[in-house]
Amino acid sequence: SFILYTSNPSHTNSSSSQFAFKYYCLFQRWDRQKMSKVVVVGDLNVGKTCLINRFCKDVFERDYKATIGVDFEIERFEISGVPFSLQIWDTAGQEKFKCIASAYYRGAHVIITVFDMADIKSLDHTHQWLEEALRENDPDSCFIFLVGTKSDLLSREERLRTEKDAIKIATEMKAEFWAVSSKTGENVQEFFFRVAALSFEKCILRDMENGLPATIGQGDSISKHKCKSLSALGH
Ligand SMILES: Nc1nc2c(ncn2[C@@H]2O[C@H](COP(=O)(O)OP(=O)(O)OP(=O)(O)O)[C@@H](O)[C@H]2O)c(=O)[nH]1
Repeated sequence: SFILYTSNPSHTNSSSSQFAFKYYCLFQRWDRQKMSKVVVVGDLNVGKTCLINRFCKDVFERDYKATIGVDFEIERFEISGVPFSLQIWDTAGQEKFKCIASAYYRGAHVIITVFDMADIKSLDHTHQWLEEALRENDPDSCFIFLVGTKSDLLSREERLRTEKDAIKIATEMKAEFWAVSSKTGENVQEFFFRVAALSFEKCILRDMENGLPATIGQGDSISKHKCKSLSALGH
């Protein structure tokens, strides 16, 4: 953290004060940036890393490489003309890394609970993952998503059956359910745009409650940094 020694740093002259002032400005700018923290949890091998990599880097890795502890990506958006970022935390599903990963749950605005649609046991475990993530957060202030990955591996009948089970669990969790495939890319961008749109809206409301100016540009467009635009904020 950064400590300021003067309430109005622009009124001082020494080099250390100039240094402090520079950081004060940087800190102010950083502080004003709208950003939400997203935590992704779920069993090992369900496809958390692939989901994040498909969205952030548009790649798909066929070989499994376990996440050790945690990893994170920052994805930048422009929503109604306002810069907005998601800080996406990818946590390890392996039991031996759980205590490292859980140290990063705190302060989440969004919890994404992931299961493998081709492995129904991983759906049963989602309640436990969510409970652990919520223990570190205020349940009333988090958006919760249940995401089924690997939809490309299921037949039409299997998919319908699994989606029915997942919707039941999502209702119990007060979560929104999405079925995605990081392999084909199905629903991945749509899902993260939805996460970004809801988080952004919450951010604006938070700013207004704190008396901060909350002007936004015109329209309801949302776009990923250097990406083509998708219309409709709450699609
Ligand atoms: N067919 C298919 N395979 C997938 C998909 N997503 C992930 N996989 C595969 O599933 C395996 C596990 O993916 P990861 O993303 O590494 O899993 P993880 O949940 O991050 O695993 P941990 O880091 O151990 O928690 C890899 O071999 C991926 O290629 C998908 O949408 N379709």
